[in-house]
Amino acid sequence: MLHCRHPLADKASFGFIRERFQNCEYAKTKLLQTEGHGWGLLADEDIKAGQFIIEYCGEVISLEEAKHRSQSYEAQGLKDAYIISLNSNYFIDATKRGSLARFINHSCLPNCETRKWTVLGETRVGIFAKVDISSGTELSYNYNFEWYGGATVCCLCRAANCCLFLAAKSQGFQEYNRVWEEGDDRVEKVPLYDSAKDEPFSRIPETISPFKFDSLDGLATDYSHKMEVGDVLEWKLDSSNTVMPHNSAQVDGMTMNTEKVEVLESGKSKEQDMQQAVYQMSAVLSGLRIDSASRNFDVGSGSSSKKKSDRLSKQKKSSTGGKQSNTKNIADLFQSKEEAQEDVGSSSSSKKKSERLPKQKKRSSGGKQSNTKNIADLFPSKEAQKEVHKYEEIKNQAAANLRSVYDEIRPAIKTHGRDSQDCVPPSVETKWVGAHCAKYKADLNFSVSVIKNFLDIAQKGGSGPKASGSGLSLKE
Ligand SMILES: C[S@@+](CC[C@H](N)C(=O)[O-])C[C@H]1O[C@@H](n2cnc3c(N)ncnc32)[C@H](O)[C@@H]1O
Repeated sequence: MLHCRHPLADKASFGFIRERFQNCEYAKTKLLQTEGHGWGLLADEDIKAGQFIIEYCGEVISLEEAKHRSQSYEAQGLKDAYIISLNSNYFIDATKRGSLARFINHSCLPNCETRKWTVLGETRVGIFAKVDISSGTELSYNYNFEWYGGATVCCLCRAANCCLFLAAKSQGFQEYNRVWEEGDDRVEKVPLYDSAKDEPFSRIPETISPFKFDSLDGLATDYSHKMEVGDVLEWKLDSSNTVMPHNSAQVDGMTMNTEKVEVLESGKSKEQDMQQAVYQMSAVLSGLRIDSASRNFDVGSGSSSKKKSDRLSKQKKSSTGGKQSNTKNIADLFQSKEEAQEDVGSSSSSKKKSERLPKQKKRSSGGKQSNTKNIADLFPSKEAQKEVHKYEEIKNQAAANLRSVYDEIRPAIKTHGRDSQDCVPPSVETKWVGAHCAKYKADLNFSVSVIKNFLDIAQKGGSGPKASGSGLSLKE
């Protein structure tokens, strides 16, 4: 197996990173208001793979306190979870106070990762770039931690390998969760992280934009602090460079400076949208990591533990509202200039906003988003379009079906814990496994269809998607 030496394993960089932790020297980032999952954090400069971006700051609390707080936050109706593990005994709670890292959203195909560092005897959590990240790209990491608090949330990351729900603890966490120390000899002994294994297309620039999920509206978390895109948000910065969210309690006696941060539109330039499309397409072509989804949703993976049951029984049910899921529609990524102009014309909002938010306006003004454009439209031939479209529909339907089966077993999960097999009637379990298989099959068929049609184009050397330096690019 190919093992890539992780950039952080280079001892020479230890001192440098330690200093950055100590001096709060972070990469330039900006807040953005996503559609569907609250705030997110964008790179505001180009960031190199392996670069330390920002520390995950917050209150360090014990395991017991973490449990207590998460229950209390949930009782208060806080849907977003900000508690991450520092080690098995301690946690960082960034709910009320924390650095901007608290706004980094989860992705199943992340461009960042968390790494633990021991800086002057203290364990600290840093967010590091996994790949080169261009300015304007949303930062994300795979949460992968034991989830404390927060409702079960449908994942909106739209990665091809998406696990569909947050709060799914994956094996990866153990691997990422190493403590690094300055000059630490153990570094040499730690098995090196094989990034190629996880991300076969990691060299393709990753741009993850937030998307609107019309069909998932009922599933998404509620955000009490929702603002209009384009609004200006006021953040209070204290002297230690931490932020206080406007919906959190203010700490007494703290000197606050106020800084204005412009809320950005989710999609970037058309070029970046294209880049996103290429990335998504590449992820599709790379093959779906269906094994991870399987791991997270298998009902029969062991007996229920009381601990888990207790925790899970407190999770709030998120309503599906019977809406059809359309989780992987890449249609939004492709929009001609004409359409963009049309959007601006049809928008009732200010011209300035419209210019900045052509896609946004289309969605909000037009109610339900039309589903006429999708990945199929990338193909020049009508036949290919028809075929890919057909498989995408089947795939979406299978995902919707899986969600609705999940709703059926949710009461059992709430009562007995997510890993309990015994409590689910065999008929439901069979249905669950069946829905999984159907989804895998549909995912696979869709990927095969995309690959097949790409290969057709490549063989014919015709118009349509064509190879370029960074992967695939699309013809105007
Ligand atoms: C650490 S916060 C991230 C910042 C958060 N979006 C905010 O507005 O403050 C984690 C919460 O964000 C939401 N979230 C993060 N990533 C998500 C994703 N991929 N899909 C859906 N919700 C997500 C979930 O509600 C989660 O509990």
